[in-house]
Amino acid sequence: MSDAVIQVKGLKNQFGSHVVHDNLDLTIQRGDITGIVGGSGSGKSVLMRSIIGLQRPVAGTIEMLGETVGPNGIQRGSLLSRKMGVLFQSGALLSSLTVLENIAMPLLEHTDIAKSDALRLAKTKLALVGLPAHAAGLFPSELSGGMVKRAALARALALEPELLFLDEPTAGLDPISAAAFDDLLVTLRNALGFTVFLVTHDLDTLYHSCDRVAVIAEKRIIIHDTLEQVAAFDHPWLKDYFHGPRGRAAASISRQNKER
Ligand SMILES: Nc1ncnc2c1ncn2[C@@H]1O[C@H](COP(=O)(O)OP(=O)(O)OP(=O)(O)O)[C@@H](O)[C@H]1O
Repeated sequence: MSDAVIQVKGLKNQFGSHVVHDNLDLTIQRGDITGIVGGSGSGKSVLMRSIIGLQRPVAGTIEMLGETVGPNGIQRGSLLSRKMGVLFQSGALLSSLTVLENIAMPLLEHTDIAKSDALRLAKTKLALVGLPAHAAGLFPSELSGGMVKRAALARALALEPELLFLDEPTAGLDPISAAAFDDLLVTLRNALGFTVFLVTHDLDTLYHSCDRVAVIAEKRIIIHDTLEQVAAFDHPWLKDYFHGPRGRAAASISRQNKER
């Protein structure tokens, strides 16, 4: 049965005379990991920012978990804001706080919980994302790139969201850390059942983690389907993307993993 958790209709975004999205439609189903792909500057991040209420569209409607995202975005502390977790590309951890304090921050901001309880809960999230206990007391500058992403993921999961938004989570990671992050995401989604909106350039992530892929080109979503259907879709950008050397390598690795 269809259970749409995000519905974008007729979206238009424009900066000055530069139209980024025009009449863009997208529906995301509950529980799916949906990869959002498209050329550089095609508007993947602007789409994510529109849905989470950080970018006011020129036209169109956005519904998340049955609620309309209005022109003033999503208010901090609102029920809707508590139902979504966001991992920005940089990780965006506060450098003056320890890892544990960073993870506890959403709990302290959005709930009345005591600090000691928030820190205790934060410790469970730290373990959930596979960070060692000693990472709790480290500052972001003391972490590797992979650890920053895991800490940011733990913070995004602090309020046990229904919807998780990730902007290029594997960018800047070495292939082994990136594969480990992809694994972690699928494991957590399977265990916790959240829905994932994942902006990515990473073909390995698409093959490994995504149930469906939505492609932005010509200012709209040109196809939103399974990876197989998207890879076979007749569009010049998709042909280059999936059938260039990197695309062929990712497809081959995926086939080998499935045969094992
Ligand atoms: N605040 C802004 N002001 C003006 N232009 C903007 C703003 N934010 C984004 N843009 C423009 O909108 C377009 C889409 O940007 P966006 O960051 O969404 O692209 P993207 O698909 O995520 O690209 P990349 O893959 O390179 O990260 C770009 O041309 C960008 O310059």
